[in-house]
Amino acid sequence: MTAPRSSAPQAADSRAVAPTVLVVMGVSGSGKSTVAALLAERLGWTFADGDDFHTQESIARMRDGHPLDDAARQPWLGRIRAWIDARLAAGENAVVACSALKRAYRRTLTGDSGQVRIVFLEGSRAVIQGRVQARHGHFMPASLLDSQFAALEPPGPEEDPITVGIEDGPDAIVAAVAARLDLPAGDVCG
Ligand SMILES: Nc1ncnc2c1ncn2[C@@H]1O[C@H](COP(=O)(O)OP(=O)(O)OP(=O)(O)O)[C@@H](O)[C@H]1O
Ligand SMILES: O=C(O)[C@H](O)[C@@H](O)[C@H](O)[C@H](O)CO
Repeated sequence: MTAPRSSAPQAADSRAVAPTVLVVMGVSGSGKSTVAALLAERLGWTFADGDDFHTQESIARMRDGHPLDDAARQPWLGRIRAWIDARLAAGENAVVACSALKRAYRRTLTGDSGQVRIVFLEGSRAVIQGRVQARHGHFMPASLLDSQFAALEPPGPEEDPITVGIEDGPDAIVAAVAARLDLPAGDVCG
């Protein structure tokens, strides 16, 4: 398990508003790491990739074509939740990429805090399969896509998700997400 990637500098914020953490969720290959990193950069918010919180054992298990189960994911989700809590305690806005496939997983990450919001990258099996197959050097095989879609419980309205399609490029997706955030004018750069 590697240390989460370094945090982006937080823009000095004279407005004393409660911090927000965005969880960018979706199946493997939906674009979580790409979109979350770009979104954090555009917003000047701290970023972490959920993949960096996996143990080497879990990564090896997925690399070998075996999906994780609830038991294997729980400690991983706990480490991401601890990271989220640390950001909120520090008053930092942040973005974290995490598949968060099931409602129960998202409850672990969001807790009772209204300060954690879900961003759902929604795409077809065909589009995502094409992206995973075109990707090189990543531990997650395309053979696990069936298990990802089988485990996926799309967020319901009660989770107040920001749901965006993935057919457009990363810049357009990031702009669509940013437009749904109630940000003060001028808080999105690039
Ligand atoms: N909007 C997009 N348009 C085209 N290609 C994209 C888009 N978003 C991501 N990609 C590409 O699709 C592949 C998967 O993206 P990415 O690794 O960010 O997905 P992910 O959901 O984080 O996957 P995993 O959960 O397996 O880490 C990458 O090769 C990435 O460059
Ligand atoms: O919930 C899961 O099954 C895992 O988190 C996977 O989604 C991987 O983390 C990711 O998709 C590959 O990088």
